[in-house]
Amino acid sequence: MAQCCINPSILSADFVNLEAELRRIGGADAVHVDVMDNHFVPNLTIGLPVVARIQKVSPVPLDAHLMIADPDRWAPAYAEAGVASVTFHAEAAAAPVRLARELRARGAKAGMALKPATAIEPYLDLLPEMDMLLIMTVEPGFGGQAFLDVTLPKIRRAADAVAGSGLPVAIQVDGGITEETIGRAAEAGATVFVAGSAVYGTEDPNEAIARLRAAAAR
Ligand SMILES: O=C(CO)[C@@H](O)[C@H](O)COP(=O)(O)O
Ligand SMILES: [Fe+2]
Repeated sequence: MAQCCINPSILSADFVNLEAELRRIGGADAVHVDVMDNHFVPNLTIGLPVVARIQKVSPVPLDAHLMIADPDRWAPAYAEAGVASVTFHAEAAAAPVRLARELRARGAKAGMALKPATAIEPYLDLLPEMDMLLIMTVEPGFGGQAFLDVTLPKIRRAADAVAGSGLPVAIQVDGGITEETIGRAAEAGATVFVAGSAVYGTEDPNEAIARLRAAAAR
């Protein structure tokens, strides 16, 4: 399987020292930034002004995961701020194709996320419009939850559809990714792995990234 990316989530980092926390993950492919609005999910994190500042100081590209209502209105501004990859939720978007096109037109990669109970099939025709599918492997809203094995068949179906299409669409998984679970997600076809507590919950985040990379390749 093609190996790609380990994207640590700063949801598990020290929010008072974000710049220093970013320097601790130089071995990452991108930094995953969880934006929560307390409407789409029952939690509140950071919004555009903070993400735009992180974008200016981060040594690695930003991978924004927008767990927000009305992404059609808010997501394009993240692309304008220079975020490399902007992911909105299919459940929240009124016009996912138009939104993906707006993100791409602003120079960002367009990602679409699905909660665990959202089927992939209604969205497969949209693959040419997307750069990434994010299959949530926990219910969105909080870090530190256990990986849901019931999402594995959906990862597999998404990966099969991408392979069949011949399109360069990444399959990201997010939630409960650890050294123990990452192999199952990789085997199912995931190519981009978000890990919050498994990276920032350790003494040496760069070493944790290297261990996750090795476990995904096993
Ligand atoms: O989007 C989310 C949670 O909604 C994630 O990005 C979490 O931040 C991942 O944290 P861990 O499950 O890896 O601790
Ligand atoms: Fe996330």
